[in-house]
Amino acid sequence: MKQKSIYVGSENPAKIIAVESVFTESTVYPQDVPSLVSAQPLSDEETLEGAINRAKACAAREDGVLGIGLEGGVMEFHNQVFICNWGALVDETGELYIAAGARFPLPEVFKQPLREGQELGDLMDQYTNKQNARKKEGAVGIFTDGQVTRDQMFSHVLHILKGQYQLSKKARS
Ligand SMILES: O=P(O)(O)OP(=O)(O)OP(=O)(O)OC[C@H]1O[C@@H](n2cnc3c(O)ncnc32)[C@H](O)[C@@H]1O
Ligand SMILES: [Mg+2]
Repeated sequence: MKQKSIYVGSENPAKIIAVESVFTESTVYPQDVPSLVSAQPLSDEETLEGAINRAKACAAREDGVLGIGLEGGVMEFHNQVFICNWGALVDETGELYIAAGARFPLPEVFKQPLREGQELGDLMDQYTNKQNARKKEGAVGIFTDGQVTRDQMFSHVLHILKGQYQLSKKARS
């Protein structure tokens, strides 16, 4: 039997597939909600904030649903640009859970265009000469030679969110 409805703050198939693969007992509804951060977040803080804003906007849409936000961004560390990923879940009581995903260094040539405000998705498409990597394997898929795709990477984040939520639900009952 299907249980909770889950509102996910994105229409990107890589994110939706990830949520469906982890919350198999739920019905998943993609939502067009604002992240309220820049299209290309440039720090862990901004990326996490985008994920939380998406999750909160989703949870506010209907009583009793779970709201989920997933956000990709980049951040600088040890003089390199890293991809970073964050997820947030707001449960039916309004409690917030957060989790971070994989990070790895991007090519040096991406640093300046990213600093100037270009989106990683667009840079990836130019770099690979392909369209819409962000909706498929993602930068993580391309730079790991397919070992980890974007939906798989987000699945890991979602398992961590789901586990924290389950534990808190058990403690409440
Ligand atoms: O529709 P939404 O949910 O916004 O999906 P998105 O692909 O734009 O994803 P994010 O906003 O979370 O990511 C912010 C930016 O970083 C890019 N990005 C992040 N991770 C990526 C990846 O693994 N592969 C390609 N682009 C990625 C993405 O294309 C955006 O330009
Ligand atoms: Mg986006």
